[in-house]
Amino acid sequence: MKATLILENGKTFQGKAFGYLKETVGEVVFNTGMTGYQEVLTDPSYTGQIVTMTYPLIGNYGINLGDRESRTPKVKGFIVRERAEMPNHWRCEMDLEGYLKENKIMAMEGIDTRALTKILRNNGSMKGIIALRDLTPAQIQNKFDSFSNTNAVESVSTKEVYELEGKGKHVAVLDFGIKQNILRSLQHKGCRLTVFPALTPTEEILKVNPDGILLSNGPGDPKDLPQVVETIKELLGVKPIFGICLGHQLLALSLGGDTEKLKFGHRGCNHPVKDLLNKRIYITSQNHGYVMKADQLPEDIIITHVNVNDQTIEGIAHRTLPAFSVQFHPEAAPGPKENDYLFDRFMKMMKGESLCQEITA
Ligand SMILES: NC(=O)CC[C@H](N)C(=O)O
Repeated sequence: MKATLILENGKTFQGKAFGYLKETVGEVVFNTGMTGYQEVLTDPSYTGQIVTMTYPLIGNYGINLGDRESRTPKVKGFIVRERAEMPNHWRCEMDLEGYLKENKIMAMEGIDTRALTKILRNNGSMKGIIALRDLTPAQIQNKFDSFSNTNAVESVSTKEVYELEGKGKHVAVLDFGIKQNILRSLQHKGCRLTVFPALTPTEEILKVNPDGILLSNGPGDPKDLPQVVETIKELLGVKPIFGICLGHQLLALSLGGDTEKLKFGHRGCNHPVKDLLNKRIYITSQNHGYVMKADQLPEDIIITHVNVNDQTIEGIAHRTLPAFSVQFHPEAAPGPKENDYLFDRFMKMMKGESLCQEITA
């Protein structure tokens, strides 16, 4: 069946529909990973977004449910140059098309994804519709106008508090749409976890007397969560805090910093970042459209990481309080595992060691 991608700037692409055949609207963004499409599809931070992969052949190792980052795919739509019809991998349980169909995700193949990515790079991320029939200009405008992603975090955060076993430090996790591998990474360090819904008040979190707080990744604009910013302000200095991606942006706002939207974001598992504390470059996994503003840096904040491609802020730490965060994904999934050392930093912080020595060294 024919499908048309209609972009907000009026450009259209004709291709073939696959997956679940139902018109969809979302923010169109591109991901530069050559692999990792299962993790991308199920990362809750993509809620509300239609993702196009820049790598041209997608689906060649199929789907294995063990690699999901949440129970179901969260993307609003998926666009590929070429879909592999005969996947082959020893862990493969089903093909991409079957998986998308089962989970009601509309997808499209056969378009020039390089041309699409160039449009997004030059004009910035924009809304798009994957349509299965002709739409009038008024219908198109109406669909764009009625699309909103402001309640994304609430839709993907856990509804109930739950615990995960561990013999070591007890971490209170604020779930804004957490990727499973953040939980697994903390459990590998021996942590016991209590996972809270995004809007849990401070007293409830402190009631379990955690050794530290993890602020998770999640979808949307950090400024849509002023309540959470207030909660983090109350937790600052009371417990060690580690923020990842949306968690980093929320920590930045709590510390008096500001955030802004990037033109086309950073998405992929091949983004170079420099750690300014140990002077090393790491290849990181990223998925974000917003970033902390460099020109309004609060005095007591130090920049710990920068993006090597565009020099944007990728990590911060408080000079005296036990709180730090990174804009990228140290848990990878998908991507290189070399950033696991940041979980070790958090472990050290929970043992009472200060990052300050590393900062002033
Ligand atoms: N992965 C994330 O946590 C994304 C954070 C935020 N939604 C952004 O796009 O910048």
